[in-house]
Amino acid sequence: MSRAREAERRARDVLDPVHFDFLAGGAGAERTLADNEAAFARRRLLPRVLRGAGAPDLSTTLLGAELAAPVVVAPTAFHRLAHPDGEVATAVGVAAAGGLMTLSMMATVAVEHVADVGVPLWFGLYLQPDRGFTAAVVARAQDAGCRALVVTADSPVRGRHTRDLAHGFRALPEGMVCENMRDADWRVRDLVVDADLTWDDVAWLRATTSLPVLVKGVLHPADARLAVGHGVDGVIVSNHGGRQLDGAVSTLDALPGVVDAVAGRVPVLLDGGVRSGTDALVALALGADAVMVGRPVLWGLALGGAAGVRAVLGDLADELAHALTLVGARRPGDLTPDLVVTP
Ligand SMILES: Cc1cc2nc3c(=O)[nH]c(=O)nc-3n(C[C@H](O)[C@H](O)[C@H](O)COP(=O)(O)O)c2cc1C
Ligand SMILES: CCCCCCCCCCC(=O)C(=O)O
Repeated sequence: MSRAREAERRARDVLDPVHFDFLAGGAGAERTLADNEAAFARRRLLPRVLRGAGAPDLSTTLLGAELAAPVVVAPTAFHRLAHPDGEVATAVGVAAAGGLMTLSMMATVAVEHVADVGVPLWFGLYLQPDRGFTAAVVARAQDAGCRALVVTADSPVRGRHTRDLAHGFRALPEGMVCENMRDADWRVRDLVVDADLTWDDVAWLRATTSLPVLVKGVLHPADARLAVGHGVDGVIVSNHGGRQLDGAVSTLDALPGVVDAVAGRVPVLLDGGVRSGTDALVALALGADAVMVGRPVLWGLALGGAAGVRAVLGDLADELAHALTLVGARRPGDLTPDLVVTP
């Protein structure tokens, strides 16, 4: 069992069961949640031998950020449900691992405090119908030092989270708020998920900010082409970790179509179900420039705060380095699709 999977098993024992279910759960019958992982399990590697790969080198540059490995932390809400220090502890762990963290707009710690840690940061943005408010959030994230915006595109409505509905989980515990949702008067606003969003809103954002913009939640190749056509700087193949449309295709199955459509014009990232270095290797071989991880980071955080996050990310990188050598490659960029088969 990979360390990330083991961490999930152990995190269940230390977390409040309602909070564990919020973090772990998915939408509907959780078919997409399960299939994200199952898609990796369906693949096998066809390694090359005697290639003199030498010592592995995972170092990666992504939109100007230098990373120890092509593994980025996905935006996830409410880290203080997992650990009292919340997103600050996550940031300390990610920094120690030489990684990059995407901070959710729904974080329970303010972006300025997280940025103080000094970790390379991207900001996970939910476009709000109030463009003035959105622009203010973007300016705040940029002023704090965030280096890119990750726009969530797959949430025109909230996912129906079966476990949360069963528990009646509707509100954060007393004293916990979304610190980045404060308006000019420092009042906390509610998140509005907006079914009227279109590519025009992405064009508006593109024109509003000088930061790189990545669109997260792309599965269809036509949307990948539209994203590039709207001047985005990266496309993230994601189904929100199976938390939005249950029955949506697994991200690994969607990846090749998006990679073809993007045709190398901007980086393509994938998240959903990455639980081991071998999973990461499969996604990289099929054309992803980097993978993102969501829940494994939360399990590390729950188990050991910053040290737990560092351990989860470190284990993923170690496993990836090991698998890289075993398939005959030295760098992630040496990986090719022929190394992956579906028997
Ligand atoms: C608890 C939780 C909160 C999340 N919050 C956000 C969020 O605020 N914004 C967003 O774009 N995606 C959010 N996601 C989705 C993740 O960014 C990511 O797509 C997903 O977790 C990847 O799948 P994985 O958990 O299997 O790695 C969240 C996921 C989880 C599990
Ligand atoms: C605290 C009760 C639940 C409130 C849900 C707010 C939506 C948060 C959005 C975060 C997210 O994307 C997710 O998948 O979760």
